[in-house]
Amino acid sequence: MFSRIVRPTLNTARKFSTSQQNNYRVTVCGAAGGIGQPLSLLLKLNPLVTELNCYDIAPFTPGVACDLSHIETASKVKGFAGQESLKDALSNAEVVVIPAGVPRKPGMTRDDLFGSNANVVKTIFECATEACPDAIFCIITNPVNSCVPIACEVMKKANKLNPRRIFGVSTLDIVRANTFVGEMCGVNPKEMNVPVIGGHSGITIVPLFSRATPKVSIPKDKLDALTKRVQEAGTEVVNAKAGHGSATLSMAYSGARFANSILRALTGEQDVTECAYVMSDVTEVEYFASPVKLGKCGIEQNCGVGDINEYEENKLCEAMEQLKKDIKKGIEFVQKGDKKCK
Ligand SMILES: NC(=O)c1ccc[n+]([C@@H]2O[C@H](COP(=O)([O-])OP(=O)(O)OC[C@H]3O[C@@H](n4cnc5c(N)ncnc54)[C@H](O)[C@@H]3O)[C@@H](O)[C@H]2O)c1
Ligand SMILES: O=C(O)C[C@H](O)C(=O)O
Repeated sequence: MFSRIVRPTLNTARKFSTSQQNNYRVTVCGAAGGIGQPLSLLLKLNPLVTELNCYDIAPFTPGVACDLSHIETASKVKGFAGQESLKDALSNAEVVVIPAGVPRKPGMTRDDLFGSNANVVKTIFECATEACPDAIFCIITNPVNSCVPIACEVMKKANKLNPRRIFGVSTLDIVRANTFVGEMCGVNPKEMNVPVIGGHSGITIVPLFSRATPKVSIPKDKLDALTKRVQEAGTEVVNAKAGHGSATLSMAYSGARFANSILRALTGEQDVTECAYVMSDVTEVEYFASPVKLGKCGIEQNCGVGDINEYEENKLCEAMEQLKKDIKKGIEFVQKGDKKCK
């Protein structure tokens, strides 16, 4: 029979325990959505997750949790519907994954979602300052470039900011770069690793094919189209779904991959590195996606931009102005308390 292992509180466990922890409480906010459901499924299958809280404003969320709870893995699943249950859903969570909010329709930019989603993220983090300030947060909600600054500002306001624990999930950009270059060069995408830096929207997405492993040789005349395809891949899906949302399944895969890396690092596994959009001092902008080494406390080391070629340097320059605008918008949204910010 599955017996629940009683553990000391999070901080005590991290500071004093020498034994390896491998059972974690994870909350998904937006669990009833297009990403939330398959992501929750993948987390239910993850042996490092022993408690899975599924939260959403959708009233049928307990049904999603009930459905998942019949899967023959040992983790316990609970459903929470409605904002009044947010605090309970977050309480004592060690990892919180957030795909809550509205997706794009054809013709929209990710920034067009700011008016709807900024407040969703703000509300979740205001509650988290009380319910689980020490959790590791993985933000999927768009616009990621502005939502991570919003989250950090809310935490800062409450004196609870730990920037090593707040991540914007840009993993889908890496997954896409791996897939597209693998297909082009005849390498199994699963073997590919292409770092992607900058941010998560259009020109702010900067894939570094020069640093791909294994090394690949991309014909000069194909590099620009390949880079643009990665930058516009989200729009490719939005258009293909023709008004029925944006990427959900590839994002659920990417979110589960990122959460798994966070969990593996929490167990003490060494050398876990993922690209993520985080509070950063490696460039002139305050938030930036780059490879980060993960550890028991979240970010152990920001690996920075590293060596890039002239083409990538130019792409990075193009990204910076847009990033600055997106970041400023997120910070000001919290600092000025402007709920109707456009
Ligand atoms: N980071 C990325 O790479 C990436 C990739 C794909 C999608 N996204 C973003 O993820 C978000 C979700 O996309 P989706 O396709 O799952 O959308 P969806 O509409 O299918 O699901 C969103 C879910 O969020 C819930 N929700 C809305 N407001 C909420 C709130 N205040 N609190 C809790 N839950 C709330 C909805 O009820 C819904 O179930 C969008 O903003 C989308 O742009 C990000
Ligand atoms: O493109 C979108 O709106 C969703 C997501 O950011 C993506 O990259 O697929």
